[in-house]
Amino acid sequence: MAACSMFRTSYFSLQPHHPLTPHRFPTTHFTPIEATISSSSDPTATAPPSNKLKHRRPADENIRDEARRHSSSHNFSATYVPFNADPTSTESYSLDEIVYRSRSGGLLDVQHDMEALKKFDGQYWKSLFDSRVGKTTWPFGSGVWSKKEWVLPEIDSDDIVSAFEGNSNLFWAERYGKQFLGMHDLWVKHCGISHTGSFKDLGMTVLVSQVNRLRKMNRPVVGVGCASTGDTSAALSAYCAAAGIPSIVFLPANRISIAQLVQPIANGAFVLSIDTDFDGCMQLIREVTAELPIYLANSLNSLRLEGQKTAAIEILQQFDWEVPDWVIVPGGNLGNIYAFYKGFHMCKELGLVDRIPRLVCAQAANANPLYLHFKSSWKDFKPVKAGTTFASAIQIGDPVSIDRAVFALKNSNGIVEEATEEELMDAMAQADSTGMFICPHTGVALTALIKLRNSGVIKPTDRTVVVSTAHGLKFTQSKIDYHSKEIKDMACRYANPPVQVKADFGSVMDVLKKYLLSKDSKC
Ligand SMILES: Cc1ncc(COP(=O)(O)O)c(C=O)c1O
Ligand SMILES: N[C@@H](CCOP(=O)(O)O)C(=O)O
Repeated sequence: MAACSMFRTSYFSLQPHHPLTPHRFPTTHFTPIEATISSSSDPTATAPPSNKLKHRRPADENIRDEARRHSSSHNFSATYVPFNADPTSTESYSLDEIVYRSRSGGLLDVQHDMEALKKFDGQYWKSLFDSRVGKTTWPFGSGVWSKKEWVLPEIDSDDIVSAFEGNSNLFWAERYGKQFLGMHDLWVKHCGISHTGSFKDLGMTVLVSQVNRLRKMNRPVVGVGCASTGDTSAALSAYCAAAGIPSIVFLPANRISIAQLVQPIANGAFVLSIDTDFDGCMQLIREVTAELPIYLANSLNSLRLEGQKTAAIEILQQFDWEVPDWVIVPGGNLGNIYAFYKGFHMCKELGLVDRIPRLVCAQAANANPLYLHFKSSWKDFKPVKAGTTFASAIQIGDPVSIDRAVFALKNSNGIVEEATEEELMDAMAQADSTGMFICPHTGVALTALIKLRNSGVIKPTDRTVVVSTAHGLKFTQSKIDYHSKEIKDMACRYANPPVQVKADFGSVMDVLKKYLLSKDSKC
């Protein structure tokens, strides 16, 4: 019972009419949990503090029922508006409408009622978000839904489809930073250590939750579909399967890893392997979703970015709301770089921090339309035909979010870098040799860091975060090829192939001695 007051914290402390309105919060260390307990009219509030935090819901209740029992109203809301709209524009759509493009055919953005959010000061939001970390409270235990008021404020917690995603590890790359870059404040945000092994879970929980709501409202959504280079499809199929919603995925044949291909198959999606590249699949899914009652799940749909932006908020939170100098994100369809910008920008606008980091978007040289655009000083953008790359999830030549990415980079004093195949594979191998197990896309981001350190743009003392977007286990074939030196025209300088040895003591001793001597000479 006592813990109910803790559970209620997040709701009660958000009520503008509550006696503890944020304007009256002390600016020093406030936590909503403490405030709610001490101000609660709940008689159990007089119990000793140790008991207050103990929580056991009735045996016949699950965490969703419990959330339902504690739900209450608030004044937060959000709508779709044309992306980067003229301030005089009045065009807007309810999030319950099925709309992906503005009237003029441009991108959309989810716009929050910032005035309502601003009624609460930065300290309030920090304390609220901090109070929710690491819990199993539905839905706030999720790193995405712990920021629900800034993500999808109006959705009923009952409609949310979540795998308690987010809250991913921010890894201090101590040895890699020191050994390869002379840096002591280098961090890797492991967004790929996640339910389906990539950052896509962050956006997909939001999109599938909204679809769940639409279907309960009897809106015409028979299934959800996407084009994918392997990670969006994995996330879509998992979240849809969890909610019992049909999913349809368009995959470019022979261009994604086996691990990624098997994910939607296992999750029961309808999988189309199409003889084209990702851009071809994207074109097809756009045409199909315009004709059939299939909801579009790619990041063209701005709902996805609302979830993805929470990774930026989480980084600030993990640094105790101190702002890093640089954040480096690998870019393909280019929704994520904007999502990061949006997360950081919201934190600044709502007073949680006083600046935002400089953003770097990193592309594979074989699929580099944004890099070329940046190098031309943002003159006319030209899509490219994306070539094969080990960073297969960013093999994209005609990114749908190009305008969002340019906006994010211009407004964060950002930079675009590129990585050749050899550079990205060497960077991945070096990072792995220091205890990571990253994907090739993270190799692209690390290459950007290496280049910017070598040119002196990033200083040795700059606090830098590299966003790791997928789990290395999805891309083991690329690592096998590298370590067996089987890649044409690549030296594979950091290959570490296994040693074949006869099954006898003498042979094993011989190779071991040789190995230990080589290590000893390096001491
Ligand atoms: C592993 C991985 N990294 C990076 C990206 C790039 O993200 P975005 O398409 O949002 O630029 C993607 C997907 O495109 C991805 O799957
Ligand atoms: N890498 C992505 C490509 C599609 O990006 P999206 O963010 O627009 O869905 C994938 O894994 O499919």
